[in-house]
Amino acid sequence: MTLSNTERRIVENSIRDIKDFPKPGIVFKDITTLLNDREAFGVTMNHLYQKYKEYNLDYIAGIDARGFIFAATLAQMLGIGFVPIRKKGKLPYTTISEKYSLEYGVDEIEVHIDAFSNIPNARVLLMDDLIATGGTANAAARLINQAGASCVEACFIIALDFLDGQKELKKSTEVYSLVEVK
Ligand SMILES: O=P(O)(O)OC[C@H]1O[C@H](OP(=O)(O)OP(=O)(O)O)[C@H](O)[C@@H]1O
Ligand SMILES: Nc1ncnc2[nH]cnc12
Repeated sequence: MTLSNTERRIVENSIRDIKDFPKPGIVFKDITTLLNDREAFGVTMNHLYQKYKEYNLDYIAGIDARGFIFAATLAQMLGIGFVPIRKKGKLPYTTISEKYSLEYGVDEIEVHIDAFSNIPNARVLLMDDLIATGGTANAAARLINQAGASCVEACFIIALDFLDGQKELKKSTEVYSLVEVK
């Protein structure tokens, strides 16, 4: 399932490029201008709902921080649970963690050890706003599997295809991205 040309134009035109943020040489994809545009946010979420309603998902896991917005919204639309995958030190209960590299730094993410335990062998959709090098998403998929669940697909609003993140992640899980930046 893909976006129609009109829907694609609405979504693509709503994403703002900010040059040299947070470092010189980075073109930052700003999704705040998608979120505050009711038509673009609506097209995005309705498309994802239509795509994932037949997947028999048990949870959506969203990545800190921008991934939370799309993941929690879609989980509510699908009537399933949302699980936050957070930057190190933010989750209060026992966690498992993974280190990873970013386009502009190094970081570590965590999930609660019992986050998926209400449903045995839970089917989980991983969500984030963007995949760049794929470091974050790969670490998040490993965390989901270590927590006893199954990462059935990873979904992004934007894939930076001039980096190899999406290509690498496809070796270990299904991947779907709405907008691919060449
Ligand atoms: O594919 P990668 O190279 O791993 O990069 C992608 C990640 O980078 C951004 O998050 P960031 O760490 O900037 O955090 P934020 O959402 O809190 O701004 C983005 O939201 C992804 O999570
Ligand atoms: N270019 C970019 N824009 C927005 N978020 C990012 N995360 C990693 N690279 C990014």
